[in-house]
Amino acid sequence: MEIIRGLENLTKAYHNAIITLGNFDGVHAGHRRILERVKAASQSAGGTSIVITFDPHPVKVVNPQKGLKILTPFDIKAELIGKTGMDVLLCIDFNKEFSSIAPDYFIEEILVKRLQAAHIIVGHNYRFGKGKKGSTEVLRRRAAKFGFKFNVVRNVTSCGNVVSSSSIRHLLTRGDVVEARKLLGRPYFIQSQVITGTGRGKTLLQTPTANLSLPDELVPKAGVYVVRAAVDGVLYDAVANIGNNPTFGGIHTAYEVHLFDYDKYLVGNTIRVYFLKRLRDEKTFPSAEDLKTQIQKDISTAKKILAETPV
Ligand SMILES: Cc1cc2nc3c(=O)[nH]c(=O)nc-3n(C[C@H](O)[C@H](O)[C@H](O)COP(=O)(O)O)c2cc1C
Ligand SMILES: Nc1ncnc2c1ncn2[C@@H]1O[C@H](COP(=O)(O)OP(=O)(O)O)[C@@H](O)[C@H]1O
Repeated sequence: MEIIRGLENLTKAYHNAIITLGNFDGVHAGHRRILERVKAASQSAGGTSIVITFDPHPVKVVNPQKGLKILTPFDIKAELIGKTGMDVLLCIDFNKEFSSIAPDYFIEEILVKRLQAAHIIVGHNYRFGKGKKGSTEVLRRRAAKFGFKFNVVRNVTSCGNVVSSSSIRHLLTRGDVVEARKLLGRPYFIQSQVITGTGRGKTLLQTPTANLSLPDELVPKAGVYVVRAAVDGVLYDAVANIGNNPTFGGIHTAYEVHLFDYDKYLVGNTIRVYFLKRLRDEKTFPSAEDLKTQIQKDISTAKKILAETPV
């Protein structure tokens, strides 16, 4: 997949451009249905499949006080979109100036003139442009005027609810990683660098933990989780704890992972942590010994769950 960052780097039009556009945060099951339609259309028309997305997430620019945490920072979003077989990913730098562009101007200047759109496919209820005035109705009318094909893909639902990035954010905030996995069509993961911790894990608890630096993406609700962790492309069964280690009077949130059957130095490595099931809240134990016993129980519960959980 060719990745173009910034409209100024879009220097050519593509043959028979089949385009979709959106934030695609999480690249969830609903997004993937749209991407599959774009791919199918480009294959049958011998065209180029193009995804247009925005970075940073528009809400962060237009409504920064909301403190939105996203599911997929750009590099991860690009990786997941790439896996769906798209030809081109165009990422538009989203800023105040871009946010004030009227939908009609965007359609005519970018989609029609610069990209020479042959076919545009978006999801149900898609809205874009200044004041979110751009809609599927607007696109349909402009399709007739400018002569491009236009299709709307119906929503993917899960148990009757529309799959959306915000519903997944809600589930993760509640710690419901099992339901989030259904909506995403993949386990939710975070990724960041291993930093040094207090050194207590290995010595006092006999459970070394790789401490992660604060990830850019949304971190599920604090607690103990069954996870898998990828290091250098190898996947390990593991447990994670998100919390401030109250047993030791901690005040800062730590993001820690203990990998099973692993004993190498991890500081400086990038780890990707896939959340599979939440086991419990973090608790204050009367002693380190009590916490150590509980962690051993967590590990044996996790092993049973992992044995039944597909990769
Ligand atoms: C599976 C697991 C469960 C944990 N549960 C708790 C807990 O309930 N309460 C708590 O205070 N700390 C808990 N911890 C965190 C430990 O306090 C922490 O790993 C320890 O302080 C080591 O920190 P370090 O990596 O900075 O050395 C847990 C850690 C793991 C791996
Ligand atoms: N199985 C493992 N899971 C996680 N980290 C491990 C493991 N084996 C070794 N390590 C290493 O041990 C370190 C964790 O030990 P710990 O005493 O908890 O120290 P720290 O507080 O510095 O993270 C990690 O940073 C990592 O480099």
